[in-house]
Amino acid sequence: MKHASVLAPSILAGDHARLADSAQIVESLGINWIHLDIMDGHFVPNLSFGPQTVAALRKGASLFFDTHLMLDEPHRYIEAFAKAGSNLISIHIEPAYDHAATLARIRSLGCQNGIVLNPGTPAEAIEPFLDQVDLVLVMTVQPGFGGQPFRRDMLPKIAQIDRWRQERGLTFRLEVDGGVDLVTGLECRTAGADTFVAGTSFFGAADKASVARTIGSW
Ligand SMILES: O=C(CO)[C@H](O)[C@H](O)COP(=O)(O)O
Ligand SMILES: [Fe+2]
Repeated sequence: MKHASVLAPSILAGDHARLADSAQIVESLGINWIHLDIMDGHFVPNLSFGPQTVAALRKGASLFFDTHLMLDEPHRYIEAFAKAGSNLISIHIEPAYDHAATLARIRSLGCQNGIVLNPGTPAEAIEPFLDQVDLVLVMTVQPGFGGQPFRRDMLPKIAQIDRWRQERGLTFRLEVDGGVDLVTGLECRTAGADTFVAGTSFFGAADKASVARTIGSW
């Protein structure tokens, strides 16, 4: 099966003094998802925002909250982000913790779960979890900052994960994040991705509706 393409604008590239307005821009264009980047200053060399901000955004938005945890100890914060109103919580494979138990806990709290891998992490690292996830997120930049160039060398990894998905009859979404725009995103779509995080290319676009329409038509 092939999922319809979904755009998830990353609020990291929005106005951090007016995050609710940035979410409202997304919602007013009829886009359903928004991507929330959570950074701890340890797993990645940057800080963003936490569950209190997510809960505040939840009050004014009915968007699907796609929460990307870039944390050394994500298992400690699952309840907080679920309670704050996340719909999907993605955790990285790289740090050492009980990945299977944490993925199961995300679902037990009523959220969808996702597993994320950095550019330097081979696809094989997440292979054992493919039948336990709602989404696989392939990072197409080293996480920590928006506005970096797309890593074209990630395309074979996307294709490999899509192949496993088809061979095994699995239905998880395959998301890409980092440097995604109308050109690089389409390359990802061709490789098998169906869910497109766009920070800089979305919030920097003069015609955001057109970006949303184009990605929605893939
Ligand atoms: O996870 C992320 C960074 O770690 C962001 O989601 C990503 O960088 C989006 O920003 P851009 O589209 O500007 O690359
Ligand atoms: Fe992200």
